[in-house]
Amino acid sequence: MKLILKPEEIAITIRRLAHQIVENHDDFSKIAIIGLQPRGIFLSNRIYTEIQKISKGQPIDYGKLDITFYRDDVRNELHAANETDIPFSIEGKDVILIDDVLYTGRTTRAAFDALLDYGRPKKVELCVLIDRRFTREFPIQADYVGKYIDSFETQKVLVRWTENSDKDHVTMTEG
Ligand SMILES: O=P(O)(O)OC[C@H]1O[C@H](OP(=O)(O)OP(=O)(O)O)[C@H](O)[C@@H]1O
Ligand SMILES: O=c1cc[nH]c(=O)[nH]1
Repeated sequence: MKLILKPEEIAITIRRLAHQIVENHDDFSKIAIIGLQPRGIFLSNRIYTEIQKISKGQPIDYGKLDITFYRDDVRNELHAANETDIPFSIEGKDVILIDDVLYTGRTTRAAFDALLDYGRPKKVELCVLIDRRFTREFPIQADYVGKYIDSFETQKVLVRWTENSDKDHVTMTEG
């Protein structure tokens, strides 16, 4: 098992991602942060908290999106659904989707479908902690990336958080 990011690095990376998002979006009333269920939520909670610190109390729309029924393999496999919680309009907003890992791009593709049920955003961006390069199966790229990783298909990136593990860390395993 190889350590990719340790707790201090994850904390610094999350602060950087939050600042990069704010750099591109200075009007907080026009953005919506949306974490992808289930694993993107740990990251989106933290990025949202960091952006709140920068916005100094200005309200920012923050929601959670479940893509289960929009997956392209939903008919072939059983999947447990999670909650979608978007208690605001995304119409005309700049939506920033947040997930922990970008691999084939299929989850992000499903997220576009799921999101559009809630309205027509002005723009959709993607923020991920880990971008596994050269593994894409759809033409999808992230706008904000914590760390790029070159990997083989046989390897797996594991992102763990204090909420579901003993500490925040990212590792890569063989097979
Ligand atoms: O770009 P993709 O290939 O869609 O992979 C990225 C997704 O994989 C992980 O979820 P999960 O382990 O639930 O994904 P999977 O069951 O779709 O492999 C991760 O939390 C991302 O949401
Ligand atoms: O390596 C991977 C690929 C997809 N999703 C993950 O969480 N890790």
